[in-house]
Amino acid sequence: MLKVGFVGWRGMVGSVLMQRMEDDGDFKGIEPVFFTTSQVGQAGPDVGVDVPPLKDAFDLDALKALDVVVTCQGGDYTKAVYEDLRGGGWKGYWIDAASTLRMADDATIVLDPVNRHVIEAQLARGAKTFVGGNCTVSLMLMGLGGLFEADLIEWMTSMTYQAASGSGAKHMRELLNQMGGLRDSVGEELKDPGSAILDIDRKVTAAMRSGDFPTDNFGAPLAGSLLPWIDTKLDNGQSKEEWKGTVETNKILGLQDNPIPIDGLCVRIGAMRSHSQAFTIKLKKDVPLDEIEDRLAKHNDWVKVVPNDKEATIRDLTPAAATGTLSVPVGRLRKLAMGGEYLSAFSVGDQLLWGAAEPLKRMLKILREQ
Ligand SMILES: NC(=O)C1=CN([C@@H]2O[C@H](COP(=O)(O)OP(=O)(O)OC[C@H]3O[C@@H](n4cnc5c(N)ncnc54)[C@H](OP(=O)(O)O)[C@@H]3O)[C@@H](O)[C@H]2O)C=CC1
Ligand SMILES: N[C@@H](CC(=O)OP(=O)(O)O)C(=O)O
Repeated sequence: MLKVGFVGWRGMVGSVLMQRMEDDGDFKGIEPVFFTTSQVGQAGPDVGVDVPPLKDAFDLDALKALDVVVTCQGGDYTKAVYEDLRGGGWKGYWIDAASTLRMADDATIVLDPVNRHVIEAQLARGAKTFVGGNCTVSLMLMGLGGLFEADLIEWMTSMTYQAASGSGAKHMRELLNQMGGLRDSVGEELKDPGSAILDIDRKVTAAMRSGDFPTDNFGAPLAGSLLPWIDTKLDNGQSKEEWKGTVETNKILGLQDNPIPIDGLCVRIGAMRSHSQAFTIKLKKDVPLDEIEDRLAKHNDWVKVVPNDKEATIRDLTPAAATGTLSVPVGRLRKLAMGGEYLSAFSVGDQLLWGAAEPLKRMLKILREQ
Protein backbone atom coordinates (compact mmCIF):
# COMPACT_ATOMS: atom_id res chain seq x y z
CA MET A 1 0.00 0.00 0.00
CA LEU A 2 1.44 3.40 -0.99
CA LYS A 3 2.29 5.65 1.95
CA VAL A 4 1.15 9.08 0.78
CA GLY A 5 1.91 12.36 2.56
CA PHE A 6 -0.39 15.34 2.02
CA VAL A 7 0.91 18.89 2.53
CA GLY A 8 -1.31 21.94 2.04
CA TRP A 9 -4.47 19.85 2.35
CA ARG A 10 -6.42 22.47 4.34
CA GLY A 11 -5.78 25.35 1.92
CA MET A 12 -8.16 26.23 -0.88
CA VAL A 13 -6.65 23.96 -3.54
CA GLY A 14 -5.91 21.26 -0.96
CA SER A 15 -9.51 21.29 0.33
CA VAL A 16 -10.84 20.80 -3.19
CA LEU A 17 -8.38 17.92 -3.65
CA MET A 18 -9.48 16.31 -0.36
CA GLN A 19 -13.14 16.61 -1.35
CA ARG A 20 -12.58 15.07 -4.78
CA MET A 21 -10.56 12.20 -3.28
CA GLU A 22 -13.29 11.52 -0.74
CA ASP A 23 -15.98 11.70 -3.44
CA ASP A 24 -14.18 8.98 -5.40
CA GLY A 25 -13.08 6.85 -2.41
CA ASP A 26 -9.42 7.52 -3.21
CA PHE A 27 -8.27 7.30 0.42
CA LYS A 28 -9.10 3.60 0.50
CA GLY A 29 -6.10 1.63 -0.65
CA ILE A 30 -3.47 4.18 0.40
CA GLU A 31 -1.91 4.97 3.76
CA PRO A 32 -2.46 8.74 4.11
CA VAL A 33 -0.27 10.88 6.37
CA PHE A 34 -1.13 14.56 6.83
CA PHE A 35 1.41 17.32 7.30
CA THR A 36 1.22 20.96 8.38
CA THR A 37 3.45 24.00 8.66
CA SER A 38 1.46 25.40 11.61
CA GLN A 39 -0.57 22.76 13.49
CA VAL A 40 1.87 19.95 14.35
CA GLY A 41 0.35 17.32 16.64
CA GLN A 42 -3.27 18.32 16.05
CA ALA A 43 -5.74 15.72 14.80
CA GLY A 44 -5.69 14.95 11.09
CA PRO A 45 -8.78 15.38 8.91
CA ASP A 46 -11.61 12.86 8.78
CA VAL A 47 -11.18 11.17 5.42
CA GLY A 48 -12.89 7.91 6.29
CA VAL A 49 -9.69 6.04 7.30
CA ASP A 50 -7.54 6.28 10.42
CA VAL A 51 -4.80 8.90 10.19
CA PRO A 52 -2.01 9.79 12.64
CA PRO A 53 -1.78 13.31 14.19
CA LEU A 54 -0.46 16.05 11.90
CA LYS A 55 3.28 15.87 11.23
CA ASP A 56 5.71 18.71 10.64
CA ALA A 57 5.87 19.47 6.90
CA PHE A 58 9.54 20.50 7.27
CA ASP A 59 10.58 17.22 8.95
CA LEU A 60 12.69 15.66 6.20
CA ASP A 61 12.93 12.30 7.97
CA ALA A 62 9.14 12.06 8.14
CA LEU A 63 8.91 12.98 4.45
CA LYS A 64 11.61 10.46 3.51
CA ALA A 65 9.47 7.67 4.96
CA LEU A 66 6.82 8.30 2.27
CA ASP A 67 6.36 6.73 -1.15
CA VAL A 68 4.55 9.82 -2.43
CA VAL A 69 4.32 13.47 -1.35
CA VAL A 70 1.31 15.42 -2.66
CA THR A 71 1.69 19.14 -1.97
CA CYS A 72 -0.73 22.02 -2.47
CA GLN A 73 1.17 24.16 0.03
CA GLY A 74 2.65 26.55 -2.54
CA GLY A 75 5.93 27.42 -4.19
CA ASP A 76 7.74 28.66 -1.07
CA TYR A 77 7.26 25.29 0.57
CA THR A 78 8.46 23.46 -2.53
CA LYS A 79 11.57 25.66 -2.66
CA ALA A 80 12.25 25.08 1.04
CA VAL A 81 11.99 21.29 0.99
CA TYR A 82 12.28 19.66 -2.44
CA GLU A 83 16.02 19.99 -3.14
CA ASP A 84 17.00 18.89 0.36
CA LEU A 85 14.68 15.92 0.17
CA ARG A 86 16.03 14.78 -3.20
CA GLY A 87 19.59 15.68 -2.14
CA GLY A 88 19.13 13.41 0.88
CA GLY A 89 18.51 10.49 -1.47
CA TRP A 90 14.72 10.31 -1.36
CA LYS A 91 13.45 8.46 -4.45
CA GLY A 92 9.71 8.81 -3.89
CA TYR A 93 7.15 10.50 -6.13
CA TRP A 94 6.57 14.24 -5.69
CA ILE A 95 3.19 15.54 -6.93
CA ASP A 96 2.92 19.33 -6.71
CA ALA A 97 0.34 22.08 -7.47
CA ALA A 98 2.90 24.90 -7.41
CA SER A 99 4.62 26.29 -10.49
CA THR A 100 8.16 26.18 -9.00
CA LEU A 101 9.31 22.92 -10.61
CA ARG A 102 7.11 22.87 -13.73
CA MET A 103 9.75 23.81 -16.27
CA ALA A 104 12.56 21.77 -14.63
CA ASP A 105 13.98 19.07 -16.90
CA ASP A 106 13.15 16.27 -14.50
CA ALA A 107 9.55 17.43 -13.93
CA THR A 108 6.54 16.32 -15.97
CA ILE A 109 3.47 18.57 -16.17
CA VAL A 110 0.43 16.36 -15.66
CA LEU A 111 -2.93 16.57 -17.42
CA ASP A 112 -3.60 12.96 -18.26
CA PRO A 113 -6.69 13.32 -20.50
CA VAL A 114 -4.36 15.32 -22.75
CA ASN A 115 -0.87 13.93 -22.14
CA ARG A 116 -1.20 10.44 -20.71
CA HIS A 117 1.29 9.29 -23.35
CA VAL A 118 3.87 11.79 -22.06
CA ILE A 119 3.22 10.75 -18.43
CA GLU A 120 3.56 7.05 -19.28
CA ALA A 121 6.80 7.65 -21.17
CA GLN A 122 8.21 9.64 -18.26
CA LEU A 123 7.21 6.97 -15.73
CA ALA A 124 8.85 4.33 -17.92
CA ARG A 125 12.12 6.25 -17.87
CA GLY A 126 11.93 6.56 -14.08
CA ALA A 127 10.61 10.09 -13.64
CA LYS A 128 9.51 10.86 -10.07
CA THR A 129 8.39 14.51 -10.15
CA PHE A 130 4.93 15.42 -11.46
CA VAL A 131 3.48 18.92 -11.37
CA GLY A 132 0.00 20.24 -12.16
CA GLY A 133 -0.10 22.88 -14.91
CA ASN A 134 -1.13 26.50 -14.73
CA CYS A 135 -4.91 26.66 -14.40
CA THR A 136 -5.48 28.63 -17.60
CA VAL A 137 -3.27 26.28 -19.59
CA SER A 138 -4.88 23.11 -18.24
CA LEU A 139 -8.39 24.43 -18.87
CA MET A 140 -7.47 25.52 -22.40
CA LEU A 141 -6.09 22.06 -23.20
CA MET A 142 -9.10 20.26 -21.73
CA GLY A 143 -11.34 22.38 -23.95
CA LEU A 144 -9.33 22.33 -27.18
CA GLY A 145 -7.62 18.94 -26.79
CA GLY A 146 -9.32 17.56 -29.92
CA LEU A 147 -7.65 20.17 -32.14
CA PHE A 148 -4.19 19.66 -30.61
CA GLU A 149 -4.54 15.88 -30.86
CA ALA A 150 -5.32 16.14 -34.58
CA ASP A 151 -2.36 18.52 -35.04
CA LEU A 152 -4.67 21.13 -36.57
CA ILE A 153 -3.34 24.24 -34.82
CA GLU A 154 -0.74 26.41 -36.57
CA TRP A 155 -0.89 29.17 -33.92
CA MET A 156 -3.40 30.62 -31.52
CA THR A 157 -4.10 33.49 -29.18
CA SER A 158 -5.75 33.13 -25.79
CA MET A 159 -7.37 36.20 -24.26
CA THR A 160 -8.30 35.30 -20.70
CA TYR A 161 -10.95 36.34 -18.21
CA GLN A 162 -9.53 34.95 -14.97
CA ALA A 163 -11.37 34.56 -11.68
CA ALA A 164 -10.33 35.98 -8.30
CA SER A 165 -9.63 32.52 -6.86
CA GLY A 166 -6.51 32.27 -9.02
CA SER A 167 -4.92 34.78 -6.67
CA GLY A 168 -6.06 32.97 -3.52
CA ALA A 169 -8.73 32.99 -0.83
CA LYS A 170 -8.05 36.51 0.44
CA HIS A 171 -8.60 37.90 -3.04
CA MET A 172 -11.97 36.17 -3.31
CA ARG A 173 -13.02 37.82 -0.06
CA GLU A 174 -11.75 41.18 -1.24
CA LEU A 175 -13.72 40.91 -4.46
CA LEU A 176 -16.91 40.28 -2.49
CA ASN A 177 -16.15 43.18 -0.16
CA GLN A 178 -15.61 45.40 -3.17
CA MET A 179 -18.92 44.28 -4.70
CA GLY A 180 -20.70 44.92 -1.40
CA GLY A 181 -19.04 48.32 -1.05
CA LEU A 182 -20.26 49.41 -4.48
CA ARG A 183 -23.79 48.26 -3.80
CA ASP A 184 -23.88 49.89 -0.37
CA SER A 185 -22.68 53.21 -1.80
CA VAL A 186 -26.00 53.54 -3.66
CA GLY A 187 -28.32 51.50 -1.44
CA GLU A 188 -30.87 54.31 -1.03
CA GLU A 189 -30.91 55.24 -4.71
CA LEU A 190 -31.47 51.61 -5.75
CA LYS A 191 -34.62 51.45 -3.63
CA ASP A 192 -36.09 54.16 -5.83
CA PRO A 193 -36.67 52.89 -9.41
CA GLY A 194 -36.98 56.54 -10.49
CA SER A 195 -33.51 57.63 -9.36
CA ALA A 196 -31.18 58.82 -12.10
CA ILE A 197 -28.78 56.10 -13.32
CA LEU A 198 -26.00 58.60 -14.06
CA ASP A 199 -26.13 59.80 -10.45
CA ILE A 200 -25.85 56.20 -9.33
CA ASP A 201 -22.93 55.65 -11.68
CA ARG A 202 -21.18 58.79 -10.41
CA LYS A 203 -21.47 57.64 -6.79
CA VAL A 204 -20.31 54.12 -7.61
CA THR A 205 -17.28 55.46 -9.45
CA ALA A 206 -16.47 57.77 -6.54
CA ALA A 207 -16.72 54.83 -4.10
CA MET A 208 -14.43 52.75 -6.31
CA ARG A 209 -11.82 55.51 -6.41
CA SER A 210 -12.02 56.45 -2.73
CA GLY A 211 -9.23 55.68 -0.28
CA ASP A 212 -11.62 53.50 1.76
CA PHE A 213 -12.25 51.03 -1.04
CA PRO A 214 -10.76 47.62 -0.08
CA THR A 215 -7.86 47.03 -2.47
CA ASP A 216 -5.10 45.63 -0.19
CA ASN A 217 -4.90 42.34 -2.09
CA PHE A 218 -5.59 43.24 -5.73
CA GLY A 219 -3.98 46.67 -5.43
CA ALA A 220 -6.85 48.22 -7.45
CA PRO A 221 -10.63 47.93 -7.86
CA LEU A 222 -11.71 44.69 -9.55
CA ALA A 223 -15.47 44.78 -8.88
CA GLY A 224 -17.03 46.99 -11.53
CA SER A 225 -13.67 47.02 -13.32
CA LEU A 226 -10.98 44.59 -14.51
CA LEU A 227 -7.20 44.19 -14.26
CA PRO A 228 -5.36 43.44 -17.50
CA TRP A 229 -2.23 42.14 -15.79
CA ILE A 230 -1.61 38.89 -13.88
CA ASP A 231 1.71 38.04 -12.20
CA THR A 232 5.11 39.65 -12.83
CA LYS A 233 6.57 41.28 -15.95
CA LEU A 234 9.09 39.54 -18.21
CA ASP A 235 11.73 41.35 -20.30
CA ASN A 236 9.74 40.81 -23.53
CA GLY A 237 6.68 42.61 -22.10
CA GLN A 238 4.67 39.46 -21.48
CA SER A 239 3.26 38.87 -18.02
CA LYS A 240 4.44 35.62 -16.46
CA GLU A 241 0.91 34.23 -16.76
CA GLU A 242 1.02 34.88 -20.53
CA TRP A 243 4.46 33.24 -20.79
CA LYS A 244 3.12 30.11 -19.10
CA GLY A 245 0.54 29.78 -21.89
CA THR A 246 3.34 29.25 -24.41
CA VAL A 247 5.89 27.21 -22.53
CA GLU A 248 3.64 25.03 -20.41
CA THR A 249 1.31 24.10 -23.26
CA ASN A 250 4.19 22.91 -25.41
CA LYS A 251 5.81 21.04 -22.52
CA ILE A 252 2.54 19.30 -21.63
CA LEU A 253 2.16 18.20 -25.24
CA GLY A 254 5.83 17.19 -25.55
CA LEU A 255 6.35 19.73 -28.35
CA GLN A 256 9.33 21.67 -26.94
CA ASP A 257 11.43 20.96 -30.08
CA ASN A 258 8.76 22.24 -32.45
CA PRO A 259 6.52 24.49 -30.34
CA ILE A 260 3.15 25.85 -31.41
CA PRO A 261 3.10 29.67 -30.98
CA ILE A 262 0.49 30.51 -28.34
CA ASP A 263 0.20 33.99 -26.88
CA GLY A 264 -2.34 36.50 -25.67
CA LEU A 265 -3.32 38.79 -22.83
CA CYS A 266 -4.27 37.56 -19.36
CA VAL A 267 -6.93 39.59 -17.59
CA ARG A 268 -8.38 39.32 -14.08
CA ILE A 269 -12.14 39.84 -13.94
CA GLY A 270 -14.69 39.74 -11.13
CA ALA A 271 -15.62 36.05 -11.42
CA MET A 272 -15.19 33.90 -8.31
CA ARG A 273 -13.50 30.61 -9.34
CA SER A 274 -14.02 29.87 -13.03
CA HIS A 275 -11.62 31.09 -15.67
CA SER A 276 -12.84 31.91 -19.19
CA GLN A 277 -10.78 32.30 -22.36
CA ALA A 278 -11.46 33.59 -25.87
CA PHE A 279 -9.36 31.99 -28.59
CA THR A 280 -8.40 32.96 -32.11
CA ILE A 281 -7.06 29.82 -33.73
CA LYS A 282 -5.16 29.65 -37.03
CA LEU A 283 -5.80 26.16 -38.34
CA LYS A 284 -3.31 24.35 -40.57
CA LYS A 285 -6.14 23.82 -43.07
CA ASP A 286 -9.76 24.79 -43.67
CA VAL A 287 -11.51 22.06 -41.67
CA PRO A 288 -15.36 22.03 -41.74
CA LEU A 289 -16.97 23.31 -38.54
CA ASP A 290 -18.90 20.07 -37.91
CA GLU A 291 -15.66 18.09 -38.01
CA ILE A 292 -14.11 20.55 -35.54
CA GLU A 293 -17.07 20.21 -33.16
CA ASP A 294 -16.91 16.44 -33.45
CA ARG A 295 -13.19 16.29 -32.68
CA LEU A 296 -13.56 18.63 -29.70
CA ALA A 297 -16.53 16.73 -28.24
CA LYS A 298 -14.90 13.32 -28.56
CA HIS A 299 -11.55 14.25 -27.05
CA ASN A 300 -12.38 13.65 -23.39
CA ASP A 301 -15.30 12.97 -21.07
CA TRP A 302 -15.50 16.50 -19.64
CA VAL A 303 -15.46 18.86 -22.63
CA LYS A 304 -18.95 19.92 -23.71
CA VAL A 305 -19.52 21.63 -27.05
CA VAL A 306 -22.07 24.43 -26.70
CA PRO A 307 -24.05 25.35 -29.83
CA ASN A 308 -23.22 28.79 -31.17
CA ASP A 309 -26.51 30.43 -30.28
CA LYS A 310 -27.37 32.98 -27.62
CA GLU A 311 -29.70 30.85 -25.52
CA ALA A 312 -27.29 27.93 -25.11
CA THR A 313 -24.30 30.26 -24.66
CA ILE A 314 -25.66 32.32 -21.81
CA ARG A 315 -27.06 29.20 -20.15
CA ASP A 316 -24.04 26.89 -20.44
CA LEU A 317 -20.92 28.90 -21.33
CA THR A 318 -20.45 31.02 -18.21
CA PRO A 319 -18.59 30.88 -14.90
CA ALA A 320 -21.98 30.69 -13.16
CA ALA A 321 -22.72 27.45 -15.05
CA ALA A 322 -19.27 25.83 -14.87
CA THR A 323 -18.27 26.54 -11.27
CA GLY A 324 -18.17 23.51 -9.00
CA THR A 325 -18.34 21.09 -11.91
CA LEU A 326 -15.70 19.18 -13.86
CA SER A 327 -17.38 20.15 -17.11
CA VAL A 328 -15.37 22.28 -19.55
CA PRO A 329 -17.85 23.94 -21.94
CA VAL A 330 -16.51 25.17 -25.28
CA GLY A 331 -18.58 27.32 -27.60
CA ARG A 332 -18.72 30.42 -29.82
CA LEU A 333 -17.24 28.13 -32.48
CA ARG A 334 -17.34 29.84 -35.84
CA LYS A 335 -15.06 30.68 -38.74
CA LEU A 336 -13.80 34.26 -38.57
CA ALA A 337 -14.04 36.85 -41.32
CA MET A 338 -10.33 36.39 -42.07
CA GLY A 339 -11.01 33.05 -43.80
CA GLY A 340 -11.79 29.35 -43.38
CA GLU A 341 -8.56 28.64 -41.51
CA TYR A 342 -9.43 31.11 -38.75
CA LEU A 343 -11.56 29.76 -35.92
CA SER A 344 -12.94 31.47 -32.84
CA ALA A 345 -13.73 29.60 -29.63
CA PHE A 346 -14.58 30.41 -26.02
CA SER A 347 -14.20 28.12 -23.04
CA VAL A 348 -14.89 28.17 -19.30
CA GLY A 349 -13.76 25.94 -16.46
CA ASP A 350 -13.48 25.74 -12.69
CA GLN A 351 -9.89 26.71 -11.99
CA LEU A 352 -9.75 24.83 -8.68
CA LEU A 353 -10.89 21.54 -10.24
CA TRP A 354 -9.31 20.89 -13.67
CA GLY A 355 -7.22 24.00 -13.11
CA ALA A 356 -5.56 22.72 -9.93
CA ALA A 357 -6.75 19.71 -7.90
CA GLU A 358 -8.04 17.22 -10.47
CA PRO A 359 -4.80 16.59 -12.39
CA LEU A 360 -3.01 15.87 -9.07
CA LYS A 361 -5.75 13.51 -7.88
CA ARG A 362 -5.56 11.62 -11.16
CA MET A 363 -1.76 11.43 -11.11
CA LEU A 364 -1.90 9.79 -7.69
CA LYS A 365 -4.37 7.29 -9.11
CA ILE A 366 -2.07 6.55 -12.05
CA LEU A 367 0.73 5.76 -9.56
CA ARG A 368 -1.58 3.46 -7.60
CA GLU A 369 -2.52 1.56 -10.74
CA GLN A 370 1.08 0.99 -11.84
N1 LIG B 1 -5.20 29.29 -5.89
C1 LIG B 1 -5.06 28.76 -7.09
O1 LIG B 1 -5.83 28.97 -7.99
C2 LIG B 1 -3.97 27.82 -7.43
C3 LIG B 1 -2.94 27.60 -6.55
N2 LIG B 1 -1.96 26.72 -6.87
C4 LIG B 1 -0.86 26.44 -5.95
O2 LIG B 1 -1.38 26.01 -4.71
C5 LIG B 1 -0.80 26.77 -3.67
C6 LIG B 1 -1.76 26.92 -2.54
O3 LIG B 1 -2.82 27.75 -2.94
P1 LIG B 1 -4.11 27.94 -2.05
O4 LIG B 1 -4.75 26.62 -1.80
O5 LIG B 1 -4.90 29.00 -2.71
O6 LIG B 1 -3.45 28.49 -0.68
P2 LIG B 1 -4.11 28.72 0.74
O7 LIG B 1 -3.56 30.01 1.22
O8 LIG B 1 -5.58 28.53 0.74
O9 LIG B 1 -3.48 27.54 1.66
C7 LIG B 1 -2.10 27.35 1.83
C8 LIG B 1 -1.80 26.96 3.26
O10 LIG B 1 -2.04 28.03 4.15
C9 LIG B 1 -2.17 27.51 5.49
N3 LIG B 1 -3.30 28.19 6.16
C10 LIG B 1 -3.13 29.19 7.06
N4 LIG B 1 -4.30 29.64 7.49
C11 LIG B 1 -5.26 28.91 6.87
C12 LIG B 1 -6.68 28.90 6.95
N5 LIG B 1 -7.37 29.75 7.71
N6 LIG B 1 -7.34 28.03 6.15
C13 LIG B 1 -6.68 27.18 5.37
N7 LIG B 1 -5.33 27.13 5.29
C14 LIG B 1 -4.62 27.99 6.04
C15 LIG B 1 -2.37 26.01 5.34
O11 LIG B 1 -1.15 25.37 5.67
P3 LIG B 1 -0.85 24.76 7.12
O12 LIG B 1 -1.87 23.71 7.40
O13 LIG B 1 0.52 24.21 6.94
O14 LIG B 1 -0.92 25.90 8.06
C16 LIG B 1 -2.63 25.85 3.85
O15 LIG B 1 -2.22 24.61 3.38
C17 LIG B 1 -0.40 28.10 -4.34
O16 LIG B 1 0.63 28.71 -3.65
C18 LIG B 1 -0.02 27.68 -5.71
O17 LIG B 1 1.34 27.29 -5.69
C19 LIG B 1 -2.00 26.03 -8.03
C20 LIG B 1 -3.01 26.20 -8.91
C21 LIG B 1 -4.07 27.12 -8.69
N1 LIG C 1 -1.86 32.38 -11.78
C1 LIG C 1 -3.18 31.76 -11.83
C2 LIG C 1 -3.33 30.71 -10.78
C3 LIG C 1 -2.38 29.56 -11.07
O1 LIG C 1 -2.70 28.46 -11.46
O2 LIG C 1 -1.12 29.88 -10.94
P1 LIG C 1 0.13 28.92 -11.08
O3 LIG C 1 0.57 28.88 -12.49
O4 LIG C 1 1.15 29.57 -10.20
O5 LIG C 1 -0.30 27.58 -10.58
C4 LIG C 1 -4.22 32.85 -11.65
O6 LIG C 1 -3.88 33.84 -11.06
O7 LIG C 1 -5.35 32.69 -12.07
